Amino acid sequence: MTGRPFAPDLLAGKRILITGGGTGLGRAVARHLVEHGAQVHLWGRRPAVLDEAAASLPGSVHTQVVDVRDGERVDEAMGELWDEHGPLTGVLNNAAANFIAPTESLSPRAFDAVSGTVMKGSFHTTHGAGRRWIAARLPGSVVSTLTTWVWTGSAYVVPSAMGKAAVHAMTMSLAVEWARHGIRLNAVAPGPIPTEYAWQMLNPTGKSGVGATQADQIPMGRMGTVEELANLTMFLLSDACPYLTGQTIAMDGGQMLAGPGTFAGLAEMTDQDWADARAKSEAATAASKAQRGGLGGPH
Ligand SMILES: CCC/C=C/C(=O)SCCNC(=O)CCNC(=O)[C@H](O)C(C)(C)COP(=O)([O-])OP(=O)([O-])OC[C@H]1O[C@@H](n2cnc3c(N)ncnc32)[C@H](O)[C@@H]1OP(=O)([O-])[O-]
Ligand SMILES: NC(=O)C1=CN([C@@H]2O[C@H](COP(=O)(O)OP(=O)(O)OC[C@H]3O[C@@H](n4cnc5c(N)ncnc54)[C@H](OP(=O)(O)O)[C@@H]3O)[C@@H](O)[C@H]2O)C=CC1
Repeated sequence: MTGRPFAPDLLAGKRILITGGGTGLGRAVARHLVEHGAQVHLWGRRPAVLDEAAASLPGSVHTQVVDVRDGERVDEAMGELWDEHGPLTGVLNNAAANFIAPTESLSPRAFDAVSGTVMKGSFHTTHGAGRRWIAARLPGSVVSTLTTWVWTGSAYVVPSAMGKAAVHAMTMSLAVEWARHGIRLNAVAPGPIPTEYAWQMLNPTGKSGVGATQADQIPMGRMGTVEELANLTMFLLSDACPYLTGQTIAMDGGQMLAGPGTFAGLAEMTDQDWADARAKSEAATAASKAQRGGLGGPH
């Protein structure tokens, strides 16, 4: 459906780090980056998962075991990467933790596990690459994978919504601060794209299937696809539009805008339902006109 809109050399010469690149969306996007000419580096906490992901990808893919919450380890790993392979051209802040829970049940460690991975992890990684780009007078591009909760918030995933909102703020702030260094920051906010771990965390039981992980309330009537996310991410990491910075782009089939406070649910109405509705409202208008004594109507 989406096809392959970009030339196979779109990302030739690019060296891109994907945090959390061993599974799910990160791993799937990594394949597209490699297939479009990029050198890809994957970070995550599980060596076997990273090795398996790297082996499954075409081309040479480098992996490092890094907990992105650990700022010192992030900087050390970034230094190793640059010394052994050369400067990055882009970073994809994709690593995240999340689970559904009543907020009052969360311990301090539970809050840190989720918000720290998203907020601190994205900061440490962006900072590690950014300060090296500035020192070397090199341009760079940072893309963070967020959620539409940065605009709406979300019940039952509060540490995630808070962490993602912080990275949204980082994206806008550093886009301005680092523009003079040729460093761009953008973000994507996908709607649901089912992945194994995320669905275990966010839709683990028969009773947990609500809006955020369902297609039925999405105006386009379906989940997103990895190809769509990869195409948007590649566009942002490429040189296609260097003037674009500081933006978080929702890619959700209209899900966020079809909230229960809107008339989005009227998509269910049939032609007959619409005819009935029109007849009712026209009758109400006719009654109103009869009381106006000739006033009103178009001028
Ligand atoms: C629409 C889709 C949008 C998708 C968005 C996404 O981001 S999807 C991305 C989805 N991908 C991922 O999430 C991938 C990464 N996820 C992970 O690594 C784990 O799932 C993690 C998030 C639990 C962190 O693991 P870790 O090894 O770093 O830490 P740990 O095991 O030591 O736990 C820390 C604390 O959390 C507590 N706690 C745990 N579970 C629950 C719960 N259900 N309820 C309440 N609390 C819970 C646990 O008890 C402990 O607190 P305590 O008792 O010590 O005070
Ligand atoms: N799937 C979806 O529908 C949506 C996903 N997103 C976002 O997309 C991104 C990918 O999600 P998805 O692929 O579904 O989920 P996954 O759970 O598959 O991916 C999360 C990745 O992050 C890694 N990770 C977690 N904690 C750390 C850490 N402390 N340090 C380094 N790596 C870490 C995990 O590997 P390991 O545990 O080995 O470290 C894993 O590879 C996330 O940012 C998520 O919020 C946004 C909207 C919708």
